[in-house]
Amino acid sequence: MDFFERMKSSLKEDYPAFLASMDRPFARSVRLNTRRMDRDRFLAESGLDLERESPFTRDAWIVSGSWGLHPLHVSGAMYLQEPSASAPVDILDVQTGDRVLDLCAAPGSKSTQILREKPSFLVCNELDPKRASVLLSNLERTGAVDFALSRDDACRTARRFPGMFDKVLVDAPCSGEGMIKKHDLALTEWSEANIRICAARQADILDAAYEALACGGVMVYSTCTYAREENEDQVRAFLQRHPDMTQEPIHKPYGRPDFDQAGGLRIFPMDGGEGQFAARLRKAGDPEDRREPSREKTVRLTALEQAFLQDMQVSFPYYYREKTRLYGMNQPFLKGTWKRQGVFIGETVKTRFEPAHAFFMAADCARKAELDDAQLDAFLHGQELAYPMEKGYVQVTWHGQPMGFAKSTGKVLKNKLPKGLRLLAGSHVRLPEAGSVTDGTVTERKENQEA
Ligand SMILES: C[S@@+](CC[C@H](N)C(=O)[O-])C[C@H]1O[C@@H](n2cnc3c(N)ncnc32)[C@H](O)[C@@H]1O
Repeated sequence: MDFFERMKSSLKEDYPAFLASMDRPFARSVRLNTRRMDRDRFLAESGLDLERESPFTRDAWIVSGSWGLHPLHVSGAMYLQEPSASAPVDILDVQTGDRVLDLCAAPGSKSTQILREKPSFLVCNELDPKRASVLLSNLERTGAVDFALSRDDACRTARRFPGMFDKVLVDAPCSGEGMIKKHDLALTEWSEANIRICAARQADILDAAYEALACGGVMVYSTCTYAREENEDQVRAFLQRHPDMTQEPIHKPYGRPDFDQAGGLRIFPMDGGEGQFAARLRKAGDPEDRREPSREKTVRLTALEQAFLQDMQVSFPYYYREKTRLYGMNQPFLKGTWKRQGVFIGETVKTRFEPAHAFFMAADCARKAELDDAQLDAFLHGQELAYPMEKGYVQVTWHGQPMGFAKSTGKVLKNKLPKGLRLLAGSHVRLPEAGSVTDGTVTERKENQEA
């Protein structure tokens, strides 16, 4: 059977509506990072044409057009996301203080959504090196502090932490049928053989995720594909392999719960998203039996590091040093090898301490340079700014939102925005009062990828 025949047999009377949805543009939403900005202020100041509230998670709105160069996106106060892609984290229902594992995490739409819910700690993982770098960039942009990022196979990462996580998200690599529009490349690459390959890989990842889940913990398995082999059939086979796991009903004001009486929730394009499947699974046992990972002892700061942090009036309860690089977190650092753990504060180079962009995106520094719209545009293009103020490193802000950092000479701000994050000549941030949406102008920024 081809893709359309399979959809027809699965959707029956809903098939014409599905077919009609394939001619419509992709649905989009913006999700507010409520750790950066509160809802009332966002609604008053964003200047965005928000069509309506998203049904799939709190503090998110359906939008049209591309919003990647809005300053609130650049500052990490909001995140662009396919609307129904926010449902799996909503269903995971992360509570303040939970320890969470996100096993297939790039580019980070769900990791950043998880961090919004104030878990005690997030371990996220991604196999693909380029995608892991995009994920890190998105985490830094949104000011993530208490996280560890591993660039590895999901199975290996999960098996490093047996029985340690309250919540596990497996947003699995899948055949991606939800991304198919009628005439695009994804359709030409579609095959039943690929569905079978994806299903086998997902089963391996699920079995490893099971090991990382604490007793009494909850796992959400999600895909953005329609194939039953990767969704309901996958969950059924998993439950047979793991009799101490039960599937929990999903009661949400969106999607199709208990699709085909199989327990999981489906969201089709006719339901307001591009396509999601999610199943909520709980492990039997007492949460008190959650196991603890091995942690590093905090390191003592050098005089140079201490002087910098005092100057910024920022401190972290825990520090970790890797050669000359200093990191900070609110939690003791996990042992092991990571692509990144905690906030990269900066690096000692000979007799100087050179601070990092990530630090200024995560911390609330004592010395700030607040920019107006024109100054922000110049800053994001890597320009120096005439700006008389006290000498030293400064956090650069716009409407109070962190945008990066600079070094003040007393008269001029020397631009310290990393080159990879600068805008190309000819592209500009879309300031709210400018009216309509951007056209998705090409920039050098690497982290602007939706999921
Ligand atoms: C559906 S995407 C994840 C989207 C992400 N959760 C988000 O919301 O932004 C699946 C991801 O799994 C990654 N992946 C594929 N095989 C993997 C493996 N064996 N281990 C870990 N990640 C893998 C892919 O590179 C891809 O980035």
